[in-house]
Amino acid sequence: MRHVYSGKVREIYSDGADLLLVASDRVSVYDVVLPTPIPDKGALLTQLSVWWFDRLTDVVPNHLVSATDVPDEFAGRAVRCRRLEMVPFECIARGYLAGSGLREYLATGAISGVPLPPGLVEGSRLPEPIFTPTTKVSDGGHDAPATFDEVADAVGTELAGRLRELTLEVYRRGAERASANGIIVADTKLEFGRDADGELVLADEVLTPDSSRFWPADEWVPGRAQHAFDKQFVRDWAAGTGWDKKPPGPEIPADVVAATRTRYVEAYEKITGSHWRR
Ligand SMILES: CCOC(=O)Cn1cc(-c2ncnc(N)c2C#N)cn1
Repeated sequence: MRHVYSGKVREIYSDGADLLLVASDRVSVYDVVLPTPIPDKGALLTQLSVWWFDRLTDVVPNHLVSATDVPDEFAGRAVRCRRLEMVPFECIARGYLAGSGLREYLATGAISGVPLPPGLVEGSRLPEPIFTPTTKVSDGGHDAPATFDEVADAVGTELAGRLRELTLEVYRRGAERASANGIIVADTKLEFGRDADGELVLADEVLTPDSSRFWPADEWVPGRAQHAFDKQFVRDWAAGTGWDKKPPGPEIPADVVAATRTRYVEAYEKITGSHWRR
């Protein structure tokens, strides 16, 4: 097994013909990974993603080989997946205005080249979900918006159209199931690859609070920053410490760790409808 990639809170290992996608218990706020782990976060998000993958196979095949055939040290928080030729774009669907999409809208009236009506505010629900891809920048900075035409120039119009169609369909399915259980999925980021036959395959993680914005539906108020379903306790505590939001971040107190773990358990149980096993 060989380590091949580190994300903020996840790792990729090469294991023979396959890859191992390993989720840590680390949490990142304001783009800074905090030093205190959230127990079971990696397992909860991995199992939520596996739950989504299994229910989306009628929409798109996925890269999972196994959710159990992983090294003991990673048990429950890793998946074995097949190696793909990754599409070099983050495939983002947005149903609400937030983050970089909000900033781009306020500056240009559009997001990734998709025009939006005037007068929308932070947290506004969009008239319909939109496909707003970005390119992965290598310097670890923020990804840059990509228009549909840029995607089409890179991968061909047909494949670009499929990426948009699949991204929006996965988002719709996720947003529908989540909102029926009190969670707004404001946006989500998907990654696709192509297998040896050139087929599009859904990769990475799917509809987790790390790859998406999860908001508690009963606290949604357009016109201000929304509360993050999972990370709000950490954000609020961090704001109260006077931390300058630069690395290294401060240790998270035990009560905030416990409350945050509970939020990940709640997200898992609300969406899957089943009790967390531990
Ligand atoms: C740390 C998580 O990885 C990423 O963020 C992006 N990434 C995905 C791959 C990948 N590469 C080949 N095949 C795959 N199945 C995958 C997947 N997933 C590489 N980087």
